Amino acid sequence: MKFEEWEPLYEEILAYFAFEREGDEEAARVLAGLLSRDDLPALRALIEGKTVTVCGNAPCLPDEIEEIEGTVLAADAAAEVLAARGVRPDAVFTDLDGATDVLIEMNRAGTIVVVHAHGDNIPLVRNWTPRFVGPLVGTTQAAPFGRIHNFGGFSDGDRAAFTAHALGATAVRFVGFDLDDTGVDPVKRGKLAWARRLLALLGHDL
Ligand SMILES: Nc1ncnc2c1ncn2[C@@H]1O[C@H](COP(=O)(O)OP(=O)(O)OP(=O)(O)O)[C@@H](O)[C@H]1O
Ligand SMILES: Nc1nc2c(c(=O)[nH]1)N=C(CO)CN2
Ligand SMILES: [Mg+2]
Repeated sequence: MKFEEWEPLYEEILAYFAFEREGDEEAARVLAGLLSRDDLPALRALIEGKTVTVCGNAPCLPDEIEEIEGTVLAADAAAEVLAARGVRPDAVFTDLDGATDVLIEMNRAGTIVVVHAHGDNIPLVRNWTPRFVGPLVGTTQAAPFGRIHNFGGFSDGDRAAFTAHALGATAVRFVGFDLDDTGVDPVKRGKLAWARRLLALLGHDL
């Protein structure tokens, strides 16, 4: 999704969660200052013309691993659930709130880490980004610039799906998504409701 199309949705999301755009913009500048490369071509090569499976971190994920096909995109902590079961994702979309040393090791082994900077994760961006030695891509939910991309989407799972569409996946599948999960806090419920609305715009009825 182009930023012009994303921006009105983004403004609505900011108002819904009472997040501030200035914080997101500052976070994007911090991330830009820490990135010495842009591995978007490698991410595109994994996705363009391929079937892609986006793995969310709902409790059902371990039971759905057999359904994974094609390129594996993990949403944040879903990466660890997969790794514990012998699946190293091709890319992990993360705002780093679920980051552990397992992510550093995956990245060293070749997993592309798509680091998302926003107004509430600046310390995490500062701490973790310099530790990744493997392929990295930087994203923002505000306006893109330089090495900082915005393909649309808000939370880690829906951003992965928007990226898959933007980079030319032929099919996008989902495992580990339960957007009606009642075992989450109210903010997370809001994020899952937004995920449903945003994914519907891509034609996915979750
Ligand atoms: N029931 C669910 N619980 C958690 N995540 C889910 C669920 N269903 C789908 N997902 C997807 O899995 C992704 C990764 O989950 P995780 O709990 O690591 O979330 P997150 O996006 O890092 O959340 P946040 O950063 O808001 O705390 C979510 O972004 C969401 O798109
Ligand atoms: N400002 C802000 N932006 C976000 C946040 C958040 O908590 N704060 N959480 C997200 C979910 O991955 C995505 N974007
Ligand atoms: Mg996260």
